[in-house]
Amino acid sequence: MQKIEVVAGVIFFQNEILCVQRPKNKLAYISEKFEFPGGKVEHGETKKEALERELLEELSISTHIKALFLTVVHEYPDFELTMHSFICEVETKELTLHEHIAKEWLTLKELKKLDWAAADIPIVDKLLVNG
Ligand SMILES: Nc1nc2c([nH]c(=O)n2[C@H]2C[C@H](O)[C@@H](COP(=O)(O)OP(=O)(O)OP(=O)(O)O)O2)c(=O)[nH]1
Repeated sequence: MQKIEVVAGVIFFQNEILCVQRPKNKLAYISEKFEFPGGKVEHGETKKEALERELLEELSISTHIKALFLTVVHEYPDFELTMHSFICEVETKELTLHEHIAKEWLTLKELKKLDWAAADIPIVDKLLVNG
C-alpha cells in the first residue's frame, strides 16, 4: 500500500485552536473533513521546514512551532498515512484560506463537534486528555 508522510500544525491563538475544512475530494473519507493544516513532507525537507512551507502556502501564516505533539499512523482504504502533529502558536488570527473551504477557531472542549478526518481523532483525543 502507498505510504505518505504528512506534517500538521495544532495552531493555538491563546486558548483557541485552528481547525480547517478540506475541499470536496473523490475519496469520501477525507472529503470535506476537518483537519489540522499541513501537508506532505517533500524530499530533502525537515518536518519543521515542511510545516513552515505548508502553513505559508495554505494560509499565508508564519507560526512559532513549539514541539512535536503526536505521530499518528492511520490506514485509509487507499494509503497509509504517517502524520506528525506539532504544537504551534500564532500571535494573530489573521490568515487567508488558499485551499480549505472553512475554518473555525475552537477551544479544547469544542473540538469534538467537528467532523474530523479519521487520522485526526487520536490528536483531538490527546489534546482533550492533556487539556
Ligand atoms: N494536512 C493534513 N492532512 C491530513 C490530516 N488528516 C488527514 O487524514 N490528512 C490526510 C489528507 C491527505 O490525504 C494527506 C495530506 O496531504 P495534503 O494536505 O498535501 O493533501 P493533498 O493530497 O490534497 O495535496 P497534494 O497531493 O495536492 O499536494 O493527509 C490533517 O490533519 N492535516
